[in-house]
Amino acid sequence: MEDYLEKATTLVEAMPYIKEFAGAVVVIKYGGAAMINETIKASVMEDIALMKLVGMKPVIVHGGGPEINQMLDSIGKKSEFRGGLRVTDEETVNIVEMVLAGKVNKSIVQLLQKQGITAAGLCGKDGDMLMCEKNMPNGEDIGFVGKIVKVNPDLIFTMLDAGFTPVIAPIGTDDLGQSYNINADFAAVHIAKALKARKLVFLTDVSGVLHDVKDPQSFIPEMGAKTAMQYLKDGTVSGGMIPKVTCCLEAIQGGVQHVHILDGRIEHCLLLEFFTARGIGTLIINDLTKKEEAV
Ligand SMILES: Nc1ncnc2c1ncn2[C@@H]1O[C@H](COP(=O)(O)OP(=O)(O)O)[C@@H](O)[C@H]1O
Ligand SMILES: CC(=O)N[C@@H](CCC(=O)OP(=O)(O)O)C(=O)O
Repeated sequence: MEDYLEKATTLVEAMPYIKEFAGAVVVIKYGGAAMINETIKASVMEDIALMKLVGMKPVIVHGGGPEINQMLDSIGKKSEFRGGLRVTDEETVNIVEMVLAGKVNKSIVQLLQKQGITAAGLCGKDGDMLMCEKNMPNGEDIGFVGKIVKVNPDLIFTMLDAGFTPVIAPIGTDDLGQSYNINADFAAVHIAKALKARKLVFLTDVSGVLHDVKDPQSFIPEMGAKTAMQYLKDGTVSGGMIPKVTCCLEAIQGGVQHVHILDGRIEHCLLLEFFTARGIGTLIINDLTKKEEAV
């Protein structure tokens, strides 16, 4: 009997969140590091299907860094990163497009459709969605890495209106049709801002932001923008967490109300985050004054 009550309580607990997010666009960034096996992937897709069934409008932006590394390895090419971004020569950008817009994108679409929802795969080249110029961090040329200069969300809205769940690979283009490799965190935040998304969640392979990357116990449940900026400066966040935390800051300053980083390897992580009072992962909050935001 108690077991039944517990289940009913969980459903009741979900009610205010179902009401709050009915009709809301939510962007889920699904990182390659969280795509650890078919069971976990299926559990993420099940959650997305449920979110859609209760009236939310999920938009998936995915990565696939480990899949790209594997493909590059197989042709004897070493992966090189600067500040969390892959150095991308012409051969690499072709492989990245093939892996992300092809294999990874289509496998996510397939998994979603298995859950009975209609999904369609896109990349930032479709409908001129993600227009880029060469990203030159600190003036350094790291190849065909895209810096997003313009987002056209029309195609995404059209798909949402038609009942499709868009699944987007982070490949951009420019007026000449050149392909660009975009870090999926940046693609997700630009898309979330253009859609005026209510919530943006990053699914990754750690419980959230850690005070000490070597200590899983040092998890931070709630982090202000000031601390985030400090951690970027002092190196507390490094590697793939640099673009993620940078993107969280951009999202909260760009009007996205709820921004979270969470462990996508936990079964039903999205349901726990969206539909329970406690939630999981690190919530990033805007504690900046207007003056500090302008700097
Ligand atoms: N302070 C930190 N807290 C949590 N993770 C961190 C931190 N600094 C660096 N990282 C690293 O960032 C990684 C997540 O980024 P990444 O591997 O690019 O994931 P994704 O594929 O989800 O984008 C973690 O596995 C962790 O090793
Ligand atoms: C420029 C750049 O670094 N692009 C990324 C794109 C994939 C990605 O971001 O995948 P994750 O989300 O799994 O890390 C890359 O080439 O790995």
